[in-house]
This record gives sequence, structure tokens and C-alpha cells, in this order.
Amino acid sequence: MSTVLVTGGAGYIGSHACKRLAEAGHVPVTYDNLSTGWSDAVKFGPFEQGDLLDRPRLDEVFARHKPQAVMHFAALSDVGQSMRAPALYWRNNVVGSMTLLDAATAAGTPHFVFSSTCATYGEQDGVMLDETCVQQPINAYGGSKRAVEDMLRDYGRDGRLTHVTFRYFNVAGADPDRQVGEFHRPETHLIPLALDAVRGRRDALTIYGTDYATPDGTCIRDYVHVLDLVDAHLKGLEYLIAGGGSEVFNLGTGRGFSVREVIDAVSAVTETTVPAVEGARRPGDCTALVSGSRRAEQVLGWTPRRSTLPQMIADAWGWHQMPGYTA
Ligand SMILES: NC(=O)c1ccc[n+]([C@@H]2O[C@H](COP(=O)([O-])OP(=O)(O)OC[C@H]3O[C@@H](n4cnc5c(N)ncnc54)[C@H](O)[C@@H]3O)[C@@H](O)[C@H]2O)c1
Ligand SMILES: O=c1ccn([C@@H]2O[C@H](COP(=O)(O)OP(=O)(O)O[C@H]3O[C@H](CO)[C@H](O)[C@H](O)[C@H]3O)[C@@H](O)[C@H]2O)c(=O)[nH]1
Repeated sequence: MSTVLVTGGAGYIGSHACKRLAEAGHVPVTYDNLSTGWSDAVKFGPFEQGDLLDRPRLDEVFARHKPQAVMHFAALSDVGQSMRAPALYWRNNVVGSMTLLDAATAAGTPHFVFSSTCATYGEQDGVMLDETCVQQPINAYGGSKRAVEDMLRDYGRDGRLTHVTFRYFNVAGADPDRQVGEFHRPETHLIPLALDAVRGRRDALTIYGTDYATPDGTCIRDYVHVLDLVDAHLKGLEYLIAGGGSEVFNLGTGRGFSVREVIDAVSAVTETTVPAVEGARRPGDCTALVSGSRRAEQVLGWTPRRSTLPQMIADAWGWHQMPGYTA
């Protein structure tokens, strides 16, 4: 049993990770500034409110809890916003991660698990992406994540910090027990927006671009269930604690779905046609991002079990129908 400092534990993925860590007997200590997260999502361990950029506060929290590992989810992650306000992303995601790494290494914390993204790959013309592909992000969000990957590599060189970087593809779904779920404000992700449109909580969904070089003209993404994703984190943690060396893993299923296919699947699960209109491309969007790697399976023994489109949408739909859910 380990104490794990979970930055971003009040957010979508971090809160699911805390639940999974607690189930496995670990103590997840959430560190979060609540900029996009929610204090009522912190249910599975202690909460320390604080900012990544606040080094004295981080030192205090490391001294109090003496974590064996950090799981670093805290970040800003709105691609469109990162195009409009890149400095925000470099400060929060890059300087914030550096401050966290400085505090972690000063405290002697030996292990670090980092949330990166397939957005670091950028446009690769339909290639199935594996960890050896060149990283050439086309938005500031992806640029900030690639920078932290580079930083981690350098911080780990002296052997005192081992790290696992996970490059997530598109995370979807929610805890089937409905204790936690996805709740971004503003919401920018396709599946929750489609569900909101079905419920009439928003106007019609806008399809961002229908002239991409894909079979139906809309962007293609590889969707992975949040429960499968946090399972990989647990395996990554156990791998590091067992002495595994620093590694990078894609987390995706290897299957891509277009925006139109996702909309059709949401219509099928909810038995309601998603109101949708065709619109312009969203700046910063890549044409297709699909994982072509089995490294997480080979090294960590990870296989996605819940990551079918109908299952992810059904679990998200369950969460959206909770009485407390307000978009
Ligand atoms: N959702 C996805 O599809 C996806 C895909 C790839 C990667 N990721 C990465 O996964 C991580 C979690 O994403 P999410 O969807 O759960 O986002 P989220 O916005 O729900 O959670 C992020 C959390 O980090 C906190 N935070 C942000 N900046 C902070 C700071 N400076 N100090 C302290 N706390 C701070 C927020 O308050 C929030 O609770 C992010 O690093 C994101 O880039 C997400
Ligand atoms: O209203 C919408 C919202 C999204 N989309 C399209 O749906 C697809 C998925 O968009 P999301 O906003 O749900 O997710 P992204 O593909 O932008 O995901 C990116 O941002 C995420 C973080 O928020 C992750 O980091 C992920 O790895 C990175 O590719 C994109 O083609 C997007 O253009 C629409 O057509 N209409």
C-alpha cells in the first residue's frame, strides 16, 4: 500500500484514478486548485487544495504525506483555448509541471506517472501512431505536453526518479457506479456535448469540419474508456514500484471512429437522433489520431475491457442522467 499524490484528482480522469487507487488499497492524496475540477469529486482520500505553481504549498504537502509516487493529471487541456492563449498553457502545464517535479525530487519521491496525449503526435497522414513516431504537435496544448515529456526524461537521468508517461487518446465514459464522471466547464468534448444536445441542454452539436481527408469527411479519433485508462495507471505504478525503468506508453484501442460515427452511436444508445449541424473546422484539430501500439499490453499486461463505443456512451449517458448533473 502506497500513498500517491494525485494532482488534478478533482478532475475527470484524476477522480476516477483516485477511486481505482483506493480500491487497490493505496491512499490517493488529491492536490488540485479547482480551476477546472470539483471539490465534491474528491471522495476517496485526503484533499489538499493548492496550485502547481505554488512551490511552498507543494513542499508542505510532500512533507505531510510523504508520497511514494506522483500521478500528475493536473493540466489545462482545451485545445482551442491553447491556440488562443498559448502562454496560459506554457505557464500552467510546463512551468507548473517543472515546479511539481522540483518539489517531488527535493522530497525524494521516487516514482512519477504523467498524463500526456496523442495530441503530441500532430498530423501524421493516417499513420497508426506508436511511441516511436516523431512528436510534432500542431497546437500549444500538445506542445506543452511534449515539453513536459522532455523535462521528465532529463529529470530522470540521474536514476533517482523513474517515470511512466501515458499518451492518452480520447478518453470517454464514466464510473458505472456514478460516483464520479466527466464534467468539464466549459465542455468541449464530443461525447458529452452530443449527450447534452440529446437532452436539450444545448443547441445542436456542431460538427467541426466535414472536408477532412477521411471516408466521411469528419475527424477520426481513438476513444478509450476512463476505467481502462485508470487501470493502466495502476499497472504503471505497480511496474515502477517493482523496479521497472522509465517508459512511454500509448493508451488507445487501435480503432478509430469518425465524428459522424460517434454521433450515430450516441443516437443509437440514447434512442434519440442527436441534433447536429455542419460547421467550420476547429483550429488545432488533427485529421486522424489512432493508436498503433501494443506496448502497454506487452510490458504492463494492459488490455482495454470496457472501451467499446456503445459501452463508453452508455456509461457517460448514465452519469448525465444523475439528478445532480447540470451542464
Ligand atoms: N480528457 C481527455 O480526453 C484527455 C486526453 C489526453 C490527455 N488528457 C490529460 O489528462 C489529464 C486530466 O484531464 P481531465 O480530462 O481529467 O481534465 P480536468 O480538467 O477534468 O482535470 C484537470 C484537473 O487539474 C486541475 N488543475 C489544472 N491546473 C492546475 C494547477 N495549476 N494546479 C492544481 N491543479 C490544477 C483542475 O482543477 C482539474 O481538477 C490532463 O493532463 C489532460 O491533459 C486528457
Ligand atoms: O462540438 C464538437 C466537439 C468536438 N468535435 C470533434 O470531435 C473530435 C473529438 O474532439 P474532442 O474535443 O472530444 O477531443 P480532441 O480530439 O480535441 O482531444 C484532444 O484533447 C484532449 C484533451 O481535452 C486530449 O488531450 C486528446 O488527446 C486530444 O487529441 C474532434 O475531431 C473534434 O473536432 C466536434 O465535431 N464538435
